[in-house]
Amino acid sequence: MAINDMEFFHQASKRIYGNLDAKTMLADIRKYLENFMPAESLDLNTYEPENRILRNIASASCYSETPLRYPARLSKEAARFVEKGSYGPVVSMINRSEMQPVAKQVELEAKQHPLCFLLLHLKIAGKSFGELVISARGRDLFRKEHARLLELLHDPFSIAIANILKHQEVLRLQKKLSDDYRYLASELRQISGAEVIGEEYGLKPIMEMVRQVAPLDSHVLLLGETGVGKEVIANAIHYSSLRHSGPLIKVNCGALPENLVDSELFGHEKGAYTGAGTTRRGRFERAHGGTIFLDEIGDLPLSAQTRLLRVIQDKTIERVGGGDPIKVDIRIISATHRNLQQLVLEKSFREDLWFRLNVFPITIPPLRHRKADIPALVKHFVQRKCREMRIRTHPTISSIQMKKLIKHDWPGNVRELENSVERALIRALAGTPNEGLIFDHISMPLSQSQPLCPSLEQDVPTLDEVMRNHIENVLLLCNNRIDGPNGAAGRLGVNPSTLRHRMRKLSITFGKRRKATENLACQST
Ligand SMILES: Nc1ncnc2c1ncn2[C@@H]1O[C@H](COP(=O)(O)OP(=O)(O)OP(=O)(O)O)[C@@H](O)[C@H]1O
Repeated sequence: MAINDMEFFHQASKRIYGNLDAKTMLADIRKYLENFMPAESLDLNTYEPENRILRNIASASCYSETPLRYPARLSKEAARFVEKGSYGPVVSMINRSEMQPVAKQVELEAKQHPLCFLLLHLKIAGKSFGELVISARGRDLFRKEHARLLELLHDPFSIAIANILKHQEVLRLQKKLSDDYRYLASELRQISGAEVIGEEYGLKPIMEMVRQVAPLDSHVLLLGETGVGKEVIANAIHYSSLRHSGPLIKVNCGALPENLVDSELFGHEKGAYTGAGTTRRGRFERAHGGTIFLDEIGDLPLSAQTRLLRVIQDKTIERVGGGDPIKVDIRIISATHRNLQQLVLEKSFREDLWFRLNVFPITIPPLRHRKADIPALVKHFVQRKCREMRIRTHPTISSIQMKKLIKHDWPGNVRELENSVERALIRALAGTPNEGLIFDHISMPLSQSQPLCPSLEQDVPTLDEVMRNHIENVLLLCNNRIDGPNGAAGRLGVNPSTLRHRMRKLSITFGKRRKATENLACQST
């Protein structure tokens, strides 16, 4: 075909740049090149010098498949040839494969005799990264004119193929990331407790509501005392909803420092404030396509409540320091152990936000009202803790011990039960083998922990002893938390620093030291 160089370059470039998929691009350009040279097959290869591997990235052929078979590894002689750059500067013509060690090895592997090759060495900024191989069956098929035409296409081929390789790498990383995401999400699901114990008994009506609301996009408000399992129910709603393969982002509104609430929830742009060195997505943006679980919603500051209301109304967020609204598709599940209506009356919670969140309220009953669940929960926690603590033989629980658990009032609900099982297991580890779990240490309900009117015959505890005991019981109830809305200081109606000061005076340990002392105490009793 007679054609001028300009037209040839233009038509070929259109085909080379026209596709991000290497195979389709090679097929397209091969058909065009066939008009000018014997381009029976096109192969795109990269070379890895560290292990002498010539790797085929894509091929296109006029036969059902390319006749070339690439060696897993180049022979030392062939590798030396490639590394020394003996292929020539831009295009190499090999009409007699026996003259060139790489071609000889490829031809041998292909079991095709004879073959001719035209090689285009791909380079960007002087750095070579691979080659395009045009091959045909026969001898002495390629001429100088073919090499000249192919040389014209060096830059389009190098640029397009470098982009294709980068694109393939991005796709590979994307696949790996979504693979990792799926794996981590399922791990997280197991850790955060996908299993809801009590579905058949105490939580039956709750699970019925979960089944009703899960497939819809309605916002859900979970109510109930601390430790009843609000997060477990939030998990159940998300994982049985249509959004189950999307993210489930959890936020403890009570634990967010007030000056960072907006940035944590809505993200920030680079330079939005001192210390905002990079752009960061907030939790709402991360929850796009999934669910956001706003725990302790009653503790959200009023300014953040206003922004949250806007997210619900407009379904968009604005990063701190950024002007453009970003669309988000999220379902909100919020939870609180506090009386939100009371907070509305006290003006510390926005009434309009309460209406928005309270679309489908679910109140989870405390454990003392669903004692039938206790045996199954205990069994579940024994299995979970044994797995975590790598205890092979699961200890037994006598019916006396189980009755004791059922009789207990469980002010700290399921979390308190879980902690009691853990303590009993730690004690069992230190005790006589096969003794079974003993629950002597479950905290008494606060009302029973100290007799209010001691009789004359009784030893009267000192004021310090009563105080010490009371503080310890409240700490137990609050999971050793001092600060915050669920903390012991709040429950006792004192300032956290006052409580710490008092604890120091009464020699009550706190923080990590307290946990360690408790474990030791459990083991030695
Ligand atoms: N029905 C249940 N089945 C299995 N585990 C449960 C159940 N309910 C609660 N738990 C476990 O008890 C612990 C406390 O539950 P969770 O954190 O869901 O309570 P919560 O009501 O969200 O507490 P808080 O009010 O402090 O946020 C968790 O370890 C959870 O896995």
